[in-house]
Amino acid sequence: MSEETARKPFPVSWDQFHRDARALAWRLNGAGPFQALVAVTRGGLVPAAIVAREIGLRVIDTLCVASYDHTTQGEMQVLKGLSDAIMKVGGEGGKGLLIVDDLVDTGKTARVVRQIAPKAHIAAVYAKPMGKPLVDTFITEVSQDTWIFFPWDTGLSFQPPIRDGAA
Ligand SMILES: O=P(O)(O)OC[C@H]1O[C@H](OP(=O)(O)OP(=O)(O)O)[C@H](O)[C@@H]1O
Ligand code: HPA
Ligand SMILES: [Mg+2]
Repeated sequence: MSEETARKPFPVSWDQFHRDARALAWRLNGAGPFQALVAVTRGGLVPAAIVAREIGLRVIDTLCVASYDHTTQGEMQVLKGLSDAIMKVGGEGGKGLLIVDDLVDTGKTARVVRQIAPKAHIAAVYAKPMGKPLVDTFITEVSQDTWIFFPWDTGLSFQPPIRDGAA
């Protein structure tokens, strides 16, 4: 589902995102032990910082993948895998690694992450039904035809009054 075809826009403010990422951290606090955290770039960088702060992780790596060109899903590319150092900190298959993303949608990204680190714990703040089974922990589920607008992708703008035809 792309932004153009998604029927339900779901804008998330910084404040809301912080609260949801903190709720994720609460849930993950009892799910470890974790030796290191991995952020799935780029969307996972923001929740990763919040979760790392809350659960006291200081060893942090990135897994750099790209699939969406703005809103259209294309070929999945792994631009940077996990470093040797982080694989040594975690156990075999990424055991002990906590991998964080902002959301799981079709599950394509999480599937690639799972191939790279099959024993890692994968967490996302938001989940859509197709991707939900591919993550170990998430906080808020939204329908598949929802498009989540993250605060780093949006800004304040004028809204026409309802009377003048606002949606
Ligand atoms: O479950 P999926 O259908 O794979 O979609 C979820 C992924 O899509 C977005 O990343 P994107 O590839 O757009 O890159 P970005 O994080 O750099 O924005 C989002 O941050 C997830 O990583
Ligand atoms: O709902 C979404 N919002 C933002 N980025 C995304 N990438 C996949 N799905 C989404
Ligand atoms: Mg992403």
